[in-house]
Amino acid sequence: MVVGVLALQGSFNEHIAVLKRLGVKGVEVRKPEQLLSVSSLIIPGGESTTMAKLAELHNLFPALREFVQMGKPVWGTCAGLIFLANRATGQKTGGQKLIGGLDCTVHRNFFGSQIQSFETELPIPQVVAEEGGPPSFRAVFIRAPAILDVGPDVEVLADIPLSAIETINSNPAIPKEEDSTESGKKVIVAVKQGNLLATAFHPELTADTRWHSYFLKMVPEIEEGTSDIVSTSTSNQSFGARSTIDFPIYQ
Ligand SMILES: NC(=O)CC[C@H](N)C(=O)O
Repeated sequence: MVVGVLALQGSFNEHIAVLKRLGVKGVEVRKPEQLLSVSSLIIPGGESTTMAKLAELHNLFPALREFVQMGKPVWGTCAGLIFLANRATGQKTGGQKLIGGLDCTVHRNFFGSQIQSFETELPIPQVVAEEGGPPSFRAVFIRAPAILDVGPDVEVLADIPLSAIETINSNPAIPKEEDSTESGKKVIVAVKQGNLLATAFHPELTADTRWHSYFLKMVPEIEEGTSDIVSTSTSNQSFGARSTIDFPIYQ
């Protein structure tokens, strides 16, 4: 099984390093024809407007849209989530092209700018049901988007109560709640819709491989048992601890 990682810009090396740790080959994708030789695709975080411009330059949009519509598993992380959304707000002047396919509205920089990046523990019951391990996941949000609304076929896998994010008050883009604790308002940060998975945070920057393992199980070869994925049994996982992969890990 070979997983494509869109390698125009952003954290594609980090995803390839995690796949390697799971015993799966990840290959950099920059041209439309490369999509013909991969079973699934990860669209990494980065700068979504730049990524869109580079994707246009490489004439990647028609092939990416066809890949999604063929039902191939695609996982968008952060900027990749924005790429997959049908609707996006908070874009730069002039907007940006989207692949689409994911029935949701995403706010491009919901949590604010780089200085409002943060980490938080996210309860991830559906992923834990598949992958085991601790009930929460240490999620890294970097100039992160968020999902404001979803269609009926979209399953919410993680959300954050607005009251939990102190930075929320410093970001004018976020609707002010009289008392967000009372309102119980939440914002969605991870979803699944058929062959599409999207997270507003960066699992590739942590030592916890459960999101990658969860995504790989969406790939048909895994279901047919013909994969070479390394067992990620929870006993040998180093959740949150410094890992042996090549890249710095947020603690
Ligand atoms: N870490 C990220 O991928 C940030 C994405 C950023 N919100 C953008 O649209 O460019």
